[in-house]
Amino acid sequence: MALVIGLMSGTSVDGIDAALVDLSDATGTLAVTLLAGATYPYPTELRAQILAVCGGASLSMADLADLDDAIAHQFAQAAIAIQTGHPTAVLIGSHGQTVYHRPPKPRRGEESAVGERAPTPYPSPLTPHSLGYSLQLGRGEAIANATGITTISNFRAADIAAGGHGAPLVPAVDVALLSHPTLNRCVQNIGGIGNVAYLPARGQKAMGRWGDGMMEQEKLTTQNASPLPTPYPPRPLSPLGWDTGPGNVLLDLAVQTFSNGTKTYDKDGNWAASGTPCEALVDRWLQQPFFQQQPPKSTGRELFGAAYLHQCVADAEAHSLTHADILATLTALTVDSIVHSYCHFLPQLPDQVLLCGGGSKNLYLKQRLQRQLGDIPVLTTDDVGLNAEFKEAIAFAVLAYWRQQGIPGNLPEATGAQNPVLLGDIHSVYRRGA
Ligand SMILES: Nc1ncnc2c1ncn2[C@@H]1O[C@H](COP(=O)(O)OP(=O)(O)OP(=O)(O)O)[C@@H](O)[C@H]1O
Ligand SMILES: CC(=O)N[C@H]1[C@@H]2OC[C@@H](O2)[C@@H](O)[C@@H]1O[C@H](C)C(=O)O
Repeated sequence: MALVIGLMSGTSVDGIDAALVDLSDATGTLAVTLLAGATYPYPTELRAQILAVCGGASLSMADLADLDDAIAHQFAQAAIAIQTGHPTAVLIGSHGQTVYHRPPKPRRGEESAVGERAPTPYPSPLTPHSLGYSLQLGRGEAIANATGITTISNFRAADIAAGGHGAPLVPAVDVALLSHPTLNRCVQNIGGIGNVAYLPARGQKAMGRWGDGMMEQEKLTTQNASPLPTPYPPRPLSPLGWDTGPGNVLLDLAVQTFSNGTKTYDKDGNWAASGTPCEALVDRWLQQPFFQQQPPKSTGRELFGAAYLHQCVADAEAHSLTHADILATLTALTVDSIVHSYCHFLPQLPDQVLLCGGGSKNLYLKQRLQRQLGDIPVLTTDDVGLNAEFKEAIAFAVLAYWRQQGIPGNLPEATGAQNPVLLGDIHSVYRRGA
Protein backbone atom coordinates (compact mmCIF):
# COMPACT_ATOMS: atom_id res chain seq x y z
CA MET A 1 0.00 0.00 0.00
CA ALA A 2 1.19 3.50 -0.77
CA LEU A 3 -0.22 6.92 -0.01
CA VAL A 4 0.07 8.96 -3.18
CA ILE A 5 -1.14 12.46 -4.10
CA GLY A 6 -2.41 13.30 -7.58
CA LEU A 7 -2.53 16.96 -8.63
CA MET A 8 -4.25 18.23 -11.76
CA SER A 9 -5.42 21.48 -13.20
CA GLY A 10 -7.18 21.11 -16.52
CA THR A 11 -8.14 23.22 -19.50
CA SER A 12 -10.94 24.98 -17.58
CA VAL A 13 -8.21 26.51 -15.35
CA ASP A 14 -10.72 26.59 -12.51
CA GLY A 15 -8.30 25.41 -9.83
CA ILE A 16 -6.08 22.57 -8.69
CA ASP A 17 -7.78 19.23 -8.09
CA ALA A 18 -5.91 17.28 -5.42
CA ALA A 19 -6.54 13.64 -4.54
CA LEU A 20 -4.92 11.71 -1.71
CA VAL A 21 -5.20 8.02 -2.53
CA ASP A 22 -4.20 4.73 -1.07
CA LEU A 23 -2.83 2.54 -3.87
CA SER A 24 -2.22 -1.14 -3.75
CA ASP A 25 -1.60 -3.82 -6.32
CA ALA A 26 -0.72 -6.64 -3.98
CA THR A 27 -2.99 -9.09 -5.79
CA GLY A 28 -1.81 -7.94 -9.21
CA THR A 29 -4.95 -5.84 -9.55
CA LEU A 30 -4.69 -2.11 -9.01
CA ALA A 31 -6.91 -0.94 -6.15
CA VAL A 32 -7.40 2.73 -5.35
CA THR A 33 -9.07 4.24 -2.30
CA LEU A 34 -9.72 7.97 -2.31
CA LEU A 35 -8.92 9.28 1.17
CA ALA A 36 -9.38 12.97 0.40
CA GLY A 37 -10.23 15.11 -2.61
CA ALA A 38 -10.45 18.89 -2.86
CA THR A 39 -10.25 21.68 -5.41
CA TYR A 40 -8.05 24.64 -4.54
CA PRO A 41 -9.01 27.62 -6.74
CA TYR A 42 -6.20 29.68 -8.25
CA PRO A 43 -5.86 33.25 -6.95
CA THR A 44 -7.84 35.45 -9.37
CA GLU A 45 -4.80 37.26 -10.72
CA LEU A 46 -2.87 34.04 -11.38
CA ARG A 47 -5.86 32.47 -13.16
CA ALA A 48 -6.18 35.54 -15.37
CA GLN A 49 -2.47 35.30 -16.25
CA ILE A 50 -2.76 31.61 -17.11
CA LEU A 51 -5.83 32.18 -19.27
CA ALA A 52 -4.05 35.02 -21.08
CA VAL A 53 -1.07 32.78 -21.87
CA CYS A 54 -3.38 29.95 -22.98
CA GLY A 55 -5.09 32.50 -25.22
CA GLY A 56 -1.79 33.25 -26.96
CA ALA A 57 -0.49 36.28 -25.01
CA SER A 58 3.27 36.58 -25.43
CA LEU A 59 5.47 36.22 -22.39
CA SER A 60 9.08 37.14 -21.67
CA MET A 61 11.34 34.35 -20.41
CA ALA A 62 11.49 36.10 -17.03
CA ASP A 63 7.69 36.19 -16.81
CA LEU A 64 7.51 32.55 -17.91
CA ALA A 65 9.88 31.60 -15.07
CA ASP A 66 7.77 33.55 -12.56
CA LEU A 67 4.57 31.97 -13.82
CA ASP A 68 6.10 28.48 -13.67
CA ASP A 69 7.03 28.94 -10.03
CA ALA A 70 3.81 30.71 -9.03
CA ILE A 71 1.95 27.64 -10.34
CA ALA A 72 4.40 25.24 -8.65
CA HIS A 73 3.82 27.11 -5.38
CA GLN A 74 0.03 26.68 -5.66
CA PHE A 75 0.44 22.98 -6.50
CA ALA A 76 2.73 22.46 -3.51
CA GLN A 77 0.24 24.23 -1.21
CA ALA A 78 -2.52 21.98 -2.54
CA ALA A 79 -0.38 18.89 -1.83
CA ILE A 80 0.29 20.06 1.72
CA ALA A 81 -3.37 20.95 2.38
CA ILE A 82 -4.81 17.68 1.10
CA GLN A 83 -2.75 15.70 3.64
CA THR A 84 -4.30 17.49 6.63
CA GLY A 85 -5.45 14.86 9.11
CA HIS A 86 -3.74 12.04 7.18
CA PRO A 87 -0.31 10.41 7.27
CA THR A 88 2.32 11.94 4.96
CA ALA A 89 2.21 10.74 1.36
CA VAL A 90 5.24 9.02 -0.17
CA LEU A 91 4.78 10.28 -3.71
CA ILE A 92 3.18 13.11 -5.69
CA GLY A 93 2.08 12.90 -9.32
CA SER A 94 1.67 16.44 -10.58
CA HIS A 95 0.23 17.07 -14.03
CA GLY A 96 0.84 20.80 -13.80
CA GLN A 97 -1.01 23.41 -15.82
CA THR A 98 -1.15 23.04 -19.59
CA VAL A 99 -0.48 26.40 -21.23
CA TYR A 100 0.28 25.15 -24.74
CA HIS A 101 -0.51 21.97 -26.65
CA ARG A 102 0.41 21.20 -30.24
CA PRO A 103 -0.49 17.78 -31.62
CA PRO A 104 2.10 16.06 -33.84
CA LYS A 105 1.89 16.89 -37.52
CA PRO A 106 0.52 14.03 -39.59
CA ARG A 107 3.28 12.78 -41.89
CA ARG A 108 2.67 13.07 -45.60
CA GLY A 109 0.08 10.57 -46.76
CA GLU A 110 -1.02 9.83 -43.20
CA GLU A 111 -3.82 12.38 -42.91
CA SER A 112 -7.10 10.57 -42.54
CA ALA A 113 -10.73 11.44 -42.14
CA VAL A 114 -14.00 9.69 -41.38
CA GLY A 115 -14.32 6.50 -43.38
CA GLU A 116 -10.60 6.26 -44.14
CA ARG A 117 -8.24 3.94 -42.40
CA ALA A 118 -6.32 5.55 -39.53
CA PRO A 119 -2.54 5.72 -39.79
CA THR A 120 -0.56 3.08 -38.01
CA PRO A 121 0.92 4.29 -34.71
CA TYR A 122 4.19 2.63 -35.79
CA PRO A 123 5.29 5.05 -38.48
CA SER A 124 8.58 5.42 -40.24
CA PRO A 125 11.39 7.37 -38.52
CA LEU A 126 10.25 10.62 -36.94
CA THR A 127 11.56 13.95 -38.00
CA PRO A 128 11.84 16.51 -35.18
CA HIS A 129 9.48 18.97 -36.81
CA SER A 130 6.70 16.39 -36.95
CA LEU A 131 6.69 15.88 -33.18
CA GLY A 132 4.00 17.41 -31.02
CA TYR A 133 4.71 19.76 -28.14
CA SER A 134 2.91 20.19 -24.85
CA LEU A 135 3.90 22.52 -22.05
CA GLN A 136 2.74 22.06 -18.46
CA LEU A 137 3.90 24.66 -15.95
CA GLY A 138 4.50 24.15 -12.22
CA ARG A 139 7.93 22.57 -12.11
CA GLY A 140 8.14 19.32 -10.21
CA GLU A 141 11.51 20.09 -8.58
CA ALA A 142 9.95 23.05 -6.77
CA ILE A 143 6.98 20.95 -5.62
CA ALA A 144 9.31 18.21 -4.35
CA ASN A 145 11.39 20.77 -2.49
CA ALA A 146 8.42 22.58 -0.96
CA THR A 147 6.66 19.41 0.18
CA GLY A 148 9.63 17.15 0.94
CA ILE A 149 7.90 14.46 -1.12
CA THR A 150 9.26 12.80 -4.28
CA THR A 151 7.35 14.35 -7.15
CA ILE A 152 6.80 13.11 -10.68
CA SER A 153 5.86 15.69 -13.29
CA ASN A 154 6.06 16.37 -17.04
CA PHE A 155 3.98 13.30 -17.87
CA ARG A 156 3.32 14.05 -21.53
CA ALA A 157 6.84 14.61 -22.89
CA ALA A 158 8.04 11.00 -23.32
CA ASP A 159 4.92 9.95 -25.20
CA ILE A 160 5.30 12.95 -27.50
CA ALA A 161 8.96 12.11 -28.12
CA ALA A 162 7.76 8.64 -29.18
CA GLY A 163 5.56 10.24 -31.83
CA GLY A 164 2.40 10.43 -29.70
CA HIS A 165 0.07 13.28 -28.86
CA GLY A 166 0.97 13.06 -25.18
CA ALA A 167 -2.81 12.98 -24.64
CA PRO A 168 -5.16 11.66 -23.60
CA LEU A 169 -3.25 9.83 -20.85
CA VAL A 170 -6.07 9.01 -18.46
CA PRO A 171 -7.57 6.23 -20.66
CA ALA A 172 -4.66 3.96 -19.62
CA VAL A 173 -5.76 4.34 -16.00
CA ASP A 174 -9.42 3.92 -16.95
CA VAL A 175 -8.52 0.56 -18.48
CA ALA A 176 -7.01 -0.52 -15.16
CA LEU A 177 -9.78 0.83 -12.92
CA LEU A 178 -12.99 0.71 -14.92
CA SER A 179 -12.89 -2.18 -17.41
CA HIS A 180 -15.84 -4.50 -16.89
CA PRO A 181 -15.85 -8.28 -17.34
CA THR A 182 -18.79 -8.34 -19.77
CA LEU A 183 -19.73 -4.76 -20.68
CA ASN A 184 -18.08 -2.54 -23.26
CA ARG A 185 -17.75 0.87 -21.65
CA CYS A 186 -17.00 4.40 -22.75
CA VAL A 187 -15.63 6.65 -20.05
CA GLN A 188 -16.38 10.18 -21.19
CA ASN A 189 -14.59 13.07 -19.51
CA ILE A 190 -16.26 16.43 -20.05
CA GLY A 191 -13.81 18.98 -18.73
CA GLY A 192 -12.75 22.06 -20.68
CA ILE A 193 -12.00 19.63 -23.49
CA GLY A 194 -13.78 16.27 -23.79
CA ASN A 195 -12.03 12.95 -24.10
CA VAL A 196 -13.13 9.35 -24.23
CA ALA A 197 -11.68 6.01 -23.18
CA TYR A 198 -13.22 2.98 -24.85
CA LEU A 199 -12.91 -0.09 -22.64
CA PRO A 200 -13.87 -3.35 -24.34
CA ALA A 201 -15.23 -5.97 -21.96
CA ARG A 202 -12.31 -7.78 -20.32
CA GLY A 203 -13.77 -11.08 -21.51
CA GLN A 204 -13.30 -10.14 -25.16
CA LYS A 205 -10.06 -11.07 -26.82
CA ALA A 206 -7.89 -8.05 -27.61
CA MET A 207 -7.16 -7.96 -31.30
CA GLY A 208 -3.98 -5.92 -31.37
CA ARG A 209 -3.27 -2.33 -32.13
CA TRP A 210 -4.49 0.13 -34.73
CA GLY A 211 -3.77 -0.82 -38.30
CA ASP A 212 -2.45 -4.31 -37.79
CA GLY A 213 -5.04 -5.64 -40.17
CA MET A 214 -7.12 -7.59 -37.68
CA MET A 215 -10.68 -6.46 -38.15
CA GLU A 216 -13.77 -8.28 -37.03
CA GLN A 217 -16.58 -7.38 -39.34
CA GLU A 218 -19.14 -9.43 -37.44
CA LYS A 219 -18.48 -7.43 -34.27
CA LEU A 220 -19.96 -4.38 -35.91
CA THR A 221 -23.52 -5.19 -34.99
CA THR A 222 -24.39 -3.15 -31.94
CA GLN A 223 -25.47 -5.07 -28.89
CA ASN A 224 -28.06 -2.42 -28.18
CA ALA A 225 -31.22 -1.87 -30.13
CA SER A 226 -29.96 1.64 -30.73
CA PRO A 227 -31.17 4.02 -33.42
CA LEU A 228 -27.57 5.08 -34.07
CA PRO A 229 -25.86 4.18 -37.32
CA THR A 230 -23.45 1.26 -37.34
CA PRO A 231 -19.94 2.50 -36.57
CA TYR A 232 -17.50 2.58 -39.44
CA PRO A 233 -14.76 1.63 -40.02
CA PRO A 234 -14.35 -1.51 -37.89
CA ARG A 235 -11.56 -1.45 -35.34
CA PRO A 236 -9.64 -4.01 -33.35
CA LEU A 237 -11.04 -4.92 -29.96
CA SER A 238 -8.47 -3.12 -27.89
CA PRO A 239 -8.92 -0.14 -25.58
CA LEU A 240 -8.93 3.16 -27.42
CA GLY A 241 -9.07 6.83 -26.52
CA TRP A 242 -9.07 10.29 -28.06
CA ASP A 243 -10.07 13.88 -27.45
CA THR A 244 -13.65 14.36 -28.64
CA GLY A 245 -13.45 18.19 -28.92
CA PRO A 246 -14.88 20.97 -26.77
CA GLY A 247 -16.30 19.97 -23.40
CA ASN A 248 -17.20 23.09 -21.40
CA VAL A 249 -14.58 25.47 -22.76
CA LEU A 250 -16.76 27.22 -25.35
CA LEU A 251 -19.75 27.24 -23.00
CA ASP A 252 -17.71 28.84 -20.22
CA LEU A 253 -16.28 31.49 -22.55
CA ALA A 254 -19.76 32.27 -23.92
CA VAL A 255 -21.30 32.51 -20.44
CA GLN A 256 -18.55 34.91 -19.34
CA THR A 257 -19.12 37.07 -22.41
CA PHE A 258 -22.93 37.03 -22.27
CA SER A 259 -23.00 37.76 -18.52
CA ASN A 260 -20.41 40.56 -18.83
CA GLY A 261 -18.07 38.62 -16.58
CA THR A 262 -20.54 38.10 -13.74
CA LYS A 263 -20.74 34.32 -14.31
CA THR A 264 -17.97 31.83 -15.06
CA TYR A 265 -20.18 28.88 -16.08
CA ASP A 266 -23.80 27.87 -16.63
CA LYS A 267 -24.76 26.03 -13.44
CA ASP A 268 -26.56 22.78 -14.26
CA GLY A 269 -26.99 24.08 -17.83
CA ASN A 270 -30.05 26.10 -16.77
CA TRP A 271 -29.39 29.05 -19.07
CA ALA A 272 -28.81 26.77 -22.07
CA ALA A 273 -31.97 24.81 -21.18
CA SER A 274 -34.02 27.98 -21.65
CA GLY A 275 -32.91 28.16 -25.30
CA THR A 276 -33.31 25.99 -28.39
CA PRO A 277 -30.36 24.49 -30.24
CA CYS A 278 -29.95 25.25 -33.93
CA GLU A 279 -29.47 21.75 -35.33
CA ALA A 280 -28.42 23.04 -38.78
CA LEU A 281 -25.50 24.93 -37.24
CA VAL A 282 -24.38 21.95 -35.18
CA ASP A 283 -24.42 19.74 -38.29
CA ARG A 284 -22.37 22.33 -40.14
CA TRP A 285 -19.82 22.76 -37.34
CA LEU A 286 -19.40 18.98 -37.14
CA GLN A 287 -18.09 18.97 -40.71
CA GLN A 288 -14.96 20.78 -39.51
CA PRO A 289 -11.65 18.89 -39.82
CA PHE A 290 -11.08 18.14 -36.14
CA PHE A 291 -14.38 16.27 -35.81
CA GLN A 292 -13.78 14.36 -39.04
CA GLN A 293 -10.18 13.43 -38.20
CA GLN A 294 -9.52 9.81 -37.27
CA PRO A 295 -8.02 9.07 -33.82
CA PRO A 296 -5.50 9.22 -32.32
CA LYS A 297 -6.19 12.91 -31.89
CA SER A 298 -5.88 15.60 -29.25
CA THR A 299 -6.78 19.23 -28.98
CA GLY A 300 -6.93 22.17 -26.59
CA ARG A 301 -7.74 25.82 -26.12
CA GLU A 302 -5.43 26.59 -29.07
CA LEU A 303 -8.21 25.38 -31.40
CA PHE A 304 -11.32 25.62 -29.20
CA GLY A 305 -10.68 29.04 -27.68
CA ALA A 306 -11.88 32.63 -27.95
CA ALA A 307 -11.38 32.90 -31.74
CA TYR A 308 -13.36 29.71 -32.31
CA LEU A 309 -16.19 30.97 -30.09
CA HIS A 310 -16.15 34.29 -31.92
CA GLN A 311 -16.80 32.46 -35.21
CA CYS A 312 -19.56 30.36 -33.60
CA VAL A 313 -21.28 33.49 -32.28
CA ALA A 314 -21.02 35.14 -35.71
CA ASP A 315 -22.61 32.05 -37.30
CA ALA A 316 -25.32 32.05 -34.62
CA GLU A 317 -26.12 35.71 -35.09
CA ALA A 318 -26.61 35.06 -38.79
CA HIS A 319 -29.35 32.65 -37.65
CA SER A 320 -30.77 35.30 -35.25
CA LEU A 321 -30.12 33.11 -32.20
CA THR A 322 -30.55 34.51 -28.68
CA HIS A 323 -27.83 34.07 -26.04
CA ALA A 324 -29.79 31.15 -24.57
CA ASP A 325 -30.10 29.58 -28.04
CA ILE A 326 -26.33 29.96 -28.57
CA LEU A 327 -25.62 28.21 -25.26
CA ALA A 328 -28.05 25.44 -26.22
CA THR A 329 -26.35 25.13 -29.62
CA LEU A 330 -22.85 25.00 -28.09
CA THR A 331 -24.06 22.34 -25.65
CA ALA A 332 -25.41 20.40 -28.62
CA LEU A 333 -22.00 20.71 -30.31
CA THR A 334 -20.30 19.17 -27.28
CA VAL A 335 -22.82 16.34 -27.09
CA ASP A 336 -23.09 15.65 -30.80
CA SER A 337 -19.32 15.70 -31.30
CA ILE A 338 -19.09 12.97 -28.66
CA VAL A 339 -21.81 10.86 -30.27
CA HIS A 340 -20.45 11.49 -33.78
CA SER A 341 -17.04 10.20 -32.73
CA TYR A 342 -18.54 7.06 -31.12
CA CYS A 343 -20.47 6.32 -34.31
CA HIS A 344 -17.49 6.76 -36.58
CA PHE A 345 -14.46 5.66 -34.61
CA LEU A 346 -15.55 2.84 -32.31
CA PRO A 347 -15.61 -0.83 -33.30
CA GLN A 348 -19.08 -1.04 -31.78
CA LEU A 349 -21.25 1.20 -29.67
CA PRO A 350 -20.72 0.83 -25.92
CA ASP A 351 -23.10 -0.90 -23.55
CA GLN A 352 -22.67 1.93 -21.03
CA VAL A 353 -21.30 5.45 -20.93
CA LEU A 354 -19.71 6.65 -17.69
CA LEU A 355 -19.34 10.41 -17.40
CA CYS A 356 -16.77 12.30 -15.37
CA GLY A 357 -15.46 15.86 -15.17
CA GLY A 358 -17.40 19.05 -14.46
CA GLY A 359 -19.67 18.63 -17.49
CA SER A 360 -21.17 15.53 -15.87
CA LYS A 361 -22.98 17.96 -13.54
CA ASN A 362 -24.58 19.83 -16.45
CA LEU A 363 -28.10 18.37 -16.41
CA TYR A 364 -29.12 19.85 -19.75
CA LEU A 365 -26.02 18.44 -21.45
CA LYS A 366 -26.56 15.06 -19.83
CA GLN A 367 -30.19 14.93 -20.95
CA ARG A 368 -29.25 15.60 -24.56
CA LEU A 369 -26.48 13.01 -24.44
CA GLN A 370 -28.92 10.41 -23.11
CA ARG A 371 -31.43 11.30 -25.81
CA GLN A 372 -28.82 11.04 -28.58
CA LEU A 373 -27.54 7.69 -27.28
CA GLY A 374 -31.00 6.13 -27.14
CA ASP A 375 -31.07 3.10 -24.85
CA ILE A 376 -27.35 3.15 -23.96
CA PRO A 377 -27.35 4.08 -20.26
CA VAL A 378 -25.49 7.30 -19.41
CA LEU A 379 -24.17 7.07 -15.85
CA THR A 380 -21.28 8.69 -14.02
CA THR A 381 -18.14 7.00 -12.73
CA ASP A 382 -19.54 7.73 -9.23
CA ASP A 383 -22.23 5.16 -10.04
CA VAL A 384 -19.55 2.48 -10.34
CA GLY A 385 -17.50 3.61 -7.35
CA LEU A 386 -14.90 5.97 -8.84
CA ASN A 387 -15.18 9.64 -7.91
CA ALA A 388 -16.15 11.57 -11.06
CA GLU A 389 -14.87 14.92 -9.84
CA PHE A 390 -11.38 13.80 -8.85
CA LYS A 391 -10.83 11.00 -11.35
CA GLU A 392 -8.18 12.91 -13.31
CA ALA A 393 -6.26 13.78 -10.14
CA ILE A 394 -6.53 10.14 -9.05
CA ALA A 395 -5.21 9.12 -12.47
CA PHE A 396 -2.05 11.19 -12.05
CA ALA A 397 -1.44 9.54 -8.69
CA VAL A 398 -1.66 6.17 -10.47
CA LEU A 399 0.59 7.32 -13.35
CA ALA A 400 3.19 8.50 -10.81
CA TYR A 401 3.01 5.16 -9.04
CA TRP A 402 3.49 3.31 -12.34
CA ARG A 403 6.46 5.54 -13.20
CA GLN A 404 8.10 4.77 -9.88
CA GLN A 405 7.47 1.04 -10.40
CA GLY A 406 8.97 1.24 -13.93
CA ILE A 407 5.64 0.50 -15.60
CA PRO A 408 4.89 2.32 -18.89
CA GLY A 409 1.91 4.64 -18.45
CA ASN A 410 0.80 5.50 -21.97
CA LEU A 411 -1.76 3.69 -24.07
CA PRO A 412 -0.31 3.94 -27.59
CA GLU A 413 -3.74 3.25 -29.11
CA ALA A 414 -4.96 6.46 -27.46
CA THR A 415 -1.95 8.72 -27.89
CA GLY A 416 -0.56 7.41 -31.19
CA ALA A 417 2.91 6.83 -29.71
CA GLN A 418 5.13 4.28 -31.42
CA ASN A 419 5.50 2.26 -28.26
CA PRO A 420 4.76 2.16 -24.54
CA VAL A 421 7.01 4.53 -22.59
CA LEU A 422 7.71 5.50 -18.99
CA LEU A 423 5.85 8.76 -18.32
CA GLY A 424 7.17 11.56 -16.16
CA ASP A 425 10.35 12.98 -14.68
CA ILE A 426 11.21 11.89 -11.15
CA HIS A 427 12.27 14.57 -8.68
CA SER A 428 13.55 12.77 -5.61
CA VAL A 429 14.10 14.41 -2.26
CA TYR A 430 17.45 13.92 -0.60
CA ARG A 431 17.22 13.24 3.11
CA ARG A 432 20.47 13.50 5.02
CA GLY A 433 21.26 10.21 6.70
CA ALA A 434 18.30 8.46 5.07
N1 LIG B 1 -22.97 22.18 -11.70
C1 LIG B 1 -22.43 22.38 -12.91
N2 LIG B 1 -23.23 22.66 -13.97
C2 LIG B 1 -22.72 22.86 -15.19
N3 LIG B 1 -21.40 22.84 -15.47
C3 LIG B 1 -20.56 22.58 -14.47
C4 LIG B 1 -21.01 22.32 -13.14
N4 LIG B 1 -19.92 22.09 -12.36
C5 LIG B 1 -18.84 22.21 -13.17
N5 LIG B 1 -19.22 22.50 -14.43
C6 LIG B 1 -18.36 22.72 -15.61
O1 LIG B 1 -17.19 21.96 -15.49
C7 LIG B 1 -16.02 22.77 -15.74
C8 LIG B 1 -14.87 22.23 -14.98
O2 LIG B 1 -14.69 20.87 -15.33
P1 LIG B 1 -13.36 20.10 -14.99
O3 LIG B 1 -12.85 20.55 -13.68
O4 LIG B 1 -13.63 18.67 -15.23
O5 LIG B 1 -12.42 20.67 -16.16
P2 LIG B 1 -10.87 20.52 -16.34
O6 LIG B 1 -10.37 19.37 -15.53
O7 LIG B 1 -10.27 21.85 -16.11
O8 LIG B 1 -10.76 20.21 -17.90
P3 LIG B 1 -9.97 19.05 -18.73
O9 LIG B 1 -10.58 17.74 -18.37
O10 LIG B 1 -10.21 19.48 -20.13
O11 LIG B 1 -8.53 19.14 -18.36
C9 LIG B 1 -16.46 24.16 -15.30
O12 LIG B 1 -15.68 25.13 -15.95
C10 LIG B 1 -17.92 24.18 -15.72
O13 LIG B 1 -18.05 24.56 -17.04
C1 LIG C 1 -2.63 18.79 -23.20
C2 LIG C 1 -3.66 18.59 -22.17
O1 LIG C 1 -3.51 19.04 -21.06
N1 LIG C 1 -4.72 17.87 -22.52
C3 LIG C 1 -5.80 17.56 -21.60
C4 LIG C 1 -7.06 18.30 -22.01
O2 LIG C 1 -8.11 18.06 -21.08
C5 LIG C 1 -8.89 16.96 -21.56
C6 LIG C 1 -8.18 16.54 -22.79
O3 LIG C 1 -7.57 17.76 -23.21
C7 LIG C 1 -7.06 15.51 -22.47
O4 LIG C 1 -6.45 15.03 -23.62
C8 LIG C 1 -5.96 16.06 -21.58
O5 LIG C 1 -6.16 15.74 -20.24
C9 LIG C 1 -6.44 14.50 -19.68
C10 LIG C 1 -6.15 14.60 -18.22
C11 LIG C 1 -5.69 13.30 -20.26
O6 LIG C 1 -4.53 13.41 -20.66
O7 LIG C 1 -6.28 12.20 -20.26
